[in-house]
Amino acid sequence: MAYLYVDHVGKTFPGVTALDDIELEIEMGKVHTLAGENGAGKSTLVKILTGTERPTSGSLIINGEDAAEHSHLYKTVAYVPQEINLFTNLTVAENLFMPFSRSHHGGMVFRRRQLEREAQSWIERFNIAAQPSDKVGNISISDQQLLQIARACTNESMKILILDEPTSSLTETEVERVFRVVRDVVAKGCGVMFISHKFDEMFAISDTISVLRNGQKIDTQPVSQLDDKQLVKLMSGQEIKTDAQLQPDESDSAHEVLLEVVGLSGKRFEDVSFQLQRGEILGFAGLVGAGRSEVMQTLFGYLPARAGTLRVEGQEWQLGNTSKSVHNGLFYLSEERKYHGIFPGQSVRRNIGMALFGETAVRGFIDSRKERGRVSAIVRDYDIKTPTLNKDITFLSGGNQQKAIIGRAMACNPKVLIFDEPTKGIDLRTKMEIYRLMKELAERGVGIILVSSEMDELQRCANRIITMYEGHISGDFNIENATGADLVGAIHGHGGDGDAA
Ligand SMILES: Nc1ncnc2c1ncn2[C@@H]1O[C@H](COP(=O)(O)OP(=O)(O)OP(=O)(O)O)[C@@H](O)[C@H]1O
Repeated sequence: MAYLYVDHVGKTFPGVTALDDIELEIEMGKVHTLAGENGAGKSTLVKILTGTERPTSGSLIINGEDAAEHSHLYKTVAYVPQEINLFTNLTVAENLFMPFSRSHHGGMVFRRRQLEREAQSWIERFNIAAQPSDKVGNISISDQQLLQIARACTNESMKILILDEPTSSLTETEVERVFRVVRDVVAKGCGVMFISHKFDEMFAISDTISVLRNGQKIDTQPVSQLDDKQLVKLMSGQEIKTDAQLQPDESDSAHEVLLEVVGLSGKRFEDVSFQLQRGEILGFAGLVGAGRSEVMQTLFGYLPARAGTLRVEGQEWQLGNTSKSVHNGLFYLSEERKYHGIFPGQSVRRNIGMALFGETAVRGFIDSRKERGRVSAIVRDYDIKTPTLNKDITFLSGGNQQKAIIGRAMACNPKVLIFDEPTKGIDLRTKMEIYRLMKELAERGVGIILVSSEMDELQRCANRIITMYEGHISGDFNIENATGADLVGAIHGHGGDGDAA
């Protein structure tokens, strides 16, 4: 029997069967990928493997024993969540070995030198570009991502490492660094469970792929037996067309400037100027930390501007006021939906309905029937999987939360929509739906800014791509001239003026 055996596990929540009779093995020295659309049950299975949730039926067998009766076995399963979860004010060495009781560094006064010496060997093994004494807040996101994996691996009992979308905001070069680490972990004899929505990554790193759909295991296959098309079909139960270019077609209003940014400076960026035309999708490429999100959050009003101006439809725009932005039709859809997007603890209906107040309120009171009708339509149009409209939005899968946020913004008749990594953690079928929606909106005259770490996404959807490097604009490309090599060069700060605007 494999080291970890999922023995016919079922898990139900009120109104939902999240997992139905799942049988799965994770072998040592292999990478086993768990694939599935949003809401398929991946996170629930991971929670069972790490002991956060107990199965409703069946059992988890670790090293031949039932984990429910031998809870110390859970210590052999290390888990790296998708979100970076480090102490940014502490050093790299401190983050690696915290809590100190977990390693050999217990006691009132631990020896900093020894801690840093030991940290150095982990830093080298994982190829992290940092010193042991560096504050984690000052190192790059990709180094933080690697540090987080290294931290999990300092657990000496680890036999299985679970990586939940470890590359969701990394560029290709950075992903390769993570993969080198995964291969090293596997070579040392551990088993890895990998979760991702990105096909090229699944095929690059996996030995085996298991597919979940609607809580059921559809298949487990060696990666050599699968191709993209088959995998898509297993995941979604249907074929999905993915080869389309989805740039908006130029309309009569093309070249009409909708938004104009001049000399904008703020947190982590300097002197940014660009124009967004009506009906276009303007992509923003760059490494994580290049300043793209900060520019967008400053335009929206979350972050203060140090200098610069913004004009929308020729009118001076008051920076620093998010409610005015929303009121006047400028929306920012954050990549951090947990912090800026959803209202946790509130139902799906409230979360979407709050944007419809203008339509559904009569003399200041919400007309419940109207609200229910409009929200139901949005849930249907965006295929948001929720057992009822009254479900707390926190219990929806990540992808379904994202769809709810997008549906809400779309319902507000936006003029300018800023999407920051809109398909992070989103399955392929929904991704294609989002691309088509963006195209449709742009063709209706909305100006769209698309910040993305996925070159494929930018090249497929954007009419133009601006690149940023270390807080500055480093290139401006029309899509016809935006080759992959030029874009990659520009996001790394090498030339890349493209057909500079
Ligand atoms: N605590 C909970 N209470 C109620 N329902 C839940 C809970 N946790 C998960 N679910 C439901 O179980 C189903 C499976 O969700 P899960 O988060 O495991 O999917 P997933 O495959 O990880 O999706 P994603 O790729 O979007 O993260 C979903 O319908 C979700 O709404």
